[in-house]
Amino acid sequence: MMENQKQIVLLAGTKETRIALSHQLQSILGDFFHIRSYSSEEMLPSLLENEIVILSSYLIKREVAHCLSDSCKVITARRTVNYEYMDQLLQLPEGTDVMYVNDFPQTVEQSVQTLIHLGIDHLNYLPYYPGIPQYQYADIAVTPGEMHLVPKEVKKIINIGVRLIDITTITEILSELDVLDDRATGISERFTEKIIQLSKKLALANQKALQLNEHLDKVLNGVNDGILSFDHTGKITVFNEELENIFSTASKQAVGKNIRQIIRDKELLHFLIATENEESDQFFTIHDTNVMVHRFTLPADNTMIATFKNTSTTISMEKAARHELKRKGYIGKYFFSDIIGNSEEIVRTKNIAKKLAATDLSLLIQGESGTGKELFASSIHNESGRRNGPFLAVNCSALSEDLLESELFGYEEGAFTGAKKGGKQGLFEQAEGGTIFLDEIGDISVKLQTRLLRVLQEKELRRVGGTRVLPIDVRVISATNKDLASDIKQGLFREDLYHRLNVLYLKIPALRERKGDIPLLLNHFFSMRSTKKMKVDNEVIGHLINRSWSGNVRELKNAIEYMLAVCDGERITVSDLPQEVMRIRSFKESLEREAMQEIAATTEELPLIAPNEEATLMECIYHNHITGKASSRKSLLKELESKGVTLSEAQIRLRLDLLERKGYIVKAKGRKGTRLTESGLVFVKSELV
Ligand SMILES: Nc1ncnc2c1ncn2[C@@H]1O[C@H](COP(=O)(O)OP(=O)(O)OP(=O)(O)O)[C@@H](O)[C@H]1O
Repeated sequence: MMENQKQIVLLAGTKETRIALSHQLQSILGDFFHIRSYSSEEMLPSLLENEIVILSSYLIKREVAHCLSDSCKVITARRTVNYEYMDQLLQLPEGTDVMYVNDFPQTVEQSVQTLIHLGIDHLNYLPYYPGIPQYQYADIAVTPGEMHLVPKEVKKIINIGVRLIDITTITEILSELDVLDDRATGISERFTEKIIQLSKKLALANQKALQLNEHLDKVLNGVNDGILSFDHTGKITVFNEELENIFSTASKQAVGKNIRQIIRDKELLHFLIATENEESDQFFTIHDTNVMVHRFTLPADNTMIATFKNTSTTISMEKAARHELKRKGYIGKYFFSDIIGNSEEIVRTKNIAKKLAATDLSLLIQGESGTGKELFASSIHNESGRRNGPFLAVNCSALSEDLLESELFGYEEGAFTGAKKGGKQGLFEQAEGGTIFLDEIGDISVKLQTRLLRVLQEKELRRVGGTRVLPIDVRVISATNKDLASDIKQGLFREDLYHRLNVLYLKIPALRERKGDIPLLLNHFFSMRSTKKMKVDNEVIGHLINRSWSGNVRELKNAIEYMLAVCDGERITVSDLPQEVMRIRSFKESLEREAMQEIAATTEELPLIAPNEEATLMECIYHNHITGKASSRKSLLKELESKGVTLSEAQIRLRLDLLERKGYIVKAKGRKGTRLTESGLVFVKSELV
């Protein structure tokens, strides 16, 4: 200590205040003055004379009066909050409730005023001091070092430290000591240093917030959808670039305005400001742009958010996505409109399939080979909610067990010799969000059945040789031409897997059960091959209709391809028929034993109708058709009898049912009676006339 160094005495109420203030004085004035400090809580000095005494607050005046003689110069400190801790308050969101805790009502009042003056006015200060008659509780308490006064229930305490002596008091001390001029600059610089530090912190935080805002802006403007948000008063807070395009309104004009000033469409406005909290979607046309608007609320801050999806852009994006899937071959090529046929059987099957498409459940399709199982699977996918996802078809009988396993479930690097570096995604992973079609499911090994069952049960899979569990979201449509129920009995197929696959069931009729569709299919396959109208001899159609088609539509398609290849390019005659079709030469010849056997072997699901009965019945109906008479069961009974065929009315009804299922006739009630269809006419013309 220098000789003659001037002295300052600090008197405080508590030890904590004494330490904080003497520390402050020391750091600002310590180089020039000697500072002694006392607190009434610890021990006060004996009578002070000729000293410059600083009181920490006017509240302690009485307590310390006995230590002060008249010769002392007493300065009561004005105190201000400690800037060093202010950033903790600045981090709290706007409008947060905080309890301000201090020892006396006056100090609470003063400090809150100071904070508000300092610009820390974004908080809702609720006063608290010991003995306050009534107070409002908040989870957060702010206190200048008076931690022990904070009510126990408070969850978080922000200690902003003991309030410090303000600059005006420091100036007063300096002038009292008569050193204002020479040292004031340096001293006030030290004082303001802390404030500068805080401003720096704030500037930095501000800069970060700005960066974050810019980043958010980029994100909001980078998306293809319009994004709008507004608060509970209707004030718009976000209006991104895409919305500028949709509404032809600049974001600058919209943000801060009330939504009612910007959105003129009453229906849209009504939809956006609807009070119910539920999310909802609605379609609107805004300035010729079709948009799907999705709205939801953020209950925490009572904000409404709406996204505007431009449907034409979305459709073209979906097209692009489909194009990409198509490039990979992961697309369902067929739609219900590609399934040709108007027989009762096929129409009913299509109607059921459309209903099944609306669900997301596993489906087992059963049908003979070539009946169009893949056609149905693809159409169901394309009509389902997964239509924009991939459609992958796998023929389970085409691959060896190991290959099928790694194709379906993928493998990790090093799973087996020859495994690709980095492993490989399986078809299940690639079908994510879409549908996988497992054809010939009855042919998979028991080991793969077990694996598949696990995937279906847990909706997650593990690649071959892997430990990672990957969640999957894939609809499984499987198909079989086998009788899986009998495979289960023989222990060849797991019953539990069968039930998983067979949640929904669809049976595709064989072609011979809907022969009426043959002429339509014929035209369809012709038009697929050439634009030229082909003439087809009736006799050819008769042959095609008479065949039992054990290979179903695929076999018919192949036969048609064959005929197109061998015909003269304009007309198809009997000589163009493939040999196997010619095996049944004509309907009458089909009574020959070999042909009879074939029909019997392939039509077991349809009750048999003796060919002579069928022919005679058709003849009678045809006769009535050309003479304009109605074919009632009674009239047919008589006509058949006259031709030597004796059948009861019930037997006739059964046979008419069968002819209808084949697509040859349509039964109608009343006077019209039974009528011939086009296929029926073709049948009659080629076989009977
Ligand atoms: N109703 C139909 N309309 C048009 N084409 C059809 C119809 N049914 C089947 N096809 C065609 O027949 C062929 C065989 O169909 P698909 O492959 O779907 O049969 P599948 O029952 O899955 O056969 P498999 O049991 O051999 O797997 C395909 O070329 C398909 O386009």
